Amino acid sequence: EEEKIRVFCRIRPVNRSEATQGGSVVVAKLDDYSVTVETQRGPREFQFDKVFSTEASQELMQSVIDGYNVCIFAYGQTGSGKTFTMVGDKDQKNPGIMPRSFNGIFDIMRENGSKFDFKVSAYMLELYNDRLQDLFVSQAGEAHAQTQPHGPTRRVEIKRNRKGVVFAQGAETKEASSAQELYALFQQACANRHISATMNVESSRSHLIVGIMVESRNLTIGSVNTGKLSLVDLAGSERAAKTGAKDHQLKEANSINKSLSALGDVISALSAELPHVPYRNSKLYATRVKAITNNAQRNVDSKEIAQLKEVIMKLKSGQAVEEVDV
Ligand SMILES: Nc1ncnc2c1ncn2[C@@H]1O[C@H](COP(=O)(O)OP(=O)(O)OP(=O)(O)O)[C@@H](O)[C@H]1O
Repeated sequence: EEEKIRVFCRIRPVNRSEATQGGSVVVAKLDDYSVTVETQRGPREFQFDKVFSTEASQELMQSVIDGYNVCIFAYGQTGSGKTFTMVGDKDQKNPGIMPRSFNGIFDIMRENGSKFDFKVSAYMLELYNDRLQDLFVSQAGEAHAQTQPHGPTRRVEIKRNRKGVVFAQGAETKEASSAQELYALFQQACANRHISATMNVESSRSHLIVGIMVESRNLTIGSVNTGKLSLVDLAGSERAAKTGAKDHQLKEANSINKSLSALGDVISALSAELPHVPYRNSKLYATRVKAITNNAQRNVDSKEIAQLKEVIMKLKSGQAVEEVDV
């Protein structure tokens, strides 16, 4: 049986500035499934579903794409190679998973063109400071719309339809009839992203979310199926203190870290197959903990209440909280 969640690790080569600063390599691939990292307390080993070494080419990453109803995202510290892996380099000499999957989708469609009628559409969003932004709408265009008294209110919200399929309400969906057209839409979306210079010059400070819907109609029996491929380039997970971030940059870093820790909670719940998956993250946690304290005050001792209060304070300030046994 296929695993629901698979985690791959890609090690990027040392870059020029790291080499000139005399940095040493602290991560090594042990075998196809494990890496070791030198830490101050000695080496630590980590296991993955597959490990790609520094020599792994962009083509190798193609093997990650193996279906339609999937979500692929890159997670890692700023500068670790998320955008390179997902998008590719600037001049697209080494295209990443996103442009490669655009080609892949249309290749599969061509192969099955005699049996199915296909329709491809996409939405492209960024999550910046806890706000979803439609990347098909330029920021200038949006600012203009907001000054109009009866202008469209472009609030993008994540909803789930009756069939349980997640969709972005309020986001524009555009159709594409070729991989080139889809890539042109993607370039347009990338041009509308927020970027701020921190440790990595071209660092992305927002999460990029590309949703590609493929509708296929069986030409013989007429049945219609929809598949969705979600491709996500997450913002860097570095700690705010390390990057020298100030003011709005600090706000960015805080909301990035908060959303990444909420994502971690979702992944843990999914992989442990827990009955409750905290998709609605921190807000839900906070309400639940409050409900417990109200109840608890009558039954438990003051030490436990103090422990719960500490948890609530941490949640309110957006810090990650480990499960407490109270
Ligand atoms: N496997 C690789 N081979 C060669 N160069 C790489 C590789 N991975 C990353 N790089 C280079 O390292 C630099 C940083 O990579 P990238 O911008 O992808 O990081 P990132 O994780 O997306 O950072 P941020 O979170 O700040 O956006 C880039 O110049 C990129 O071209």
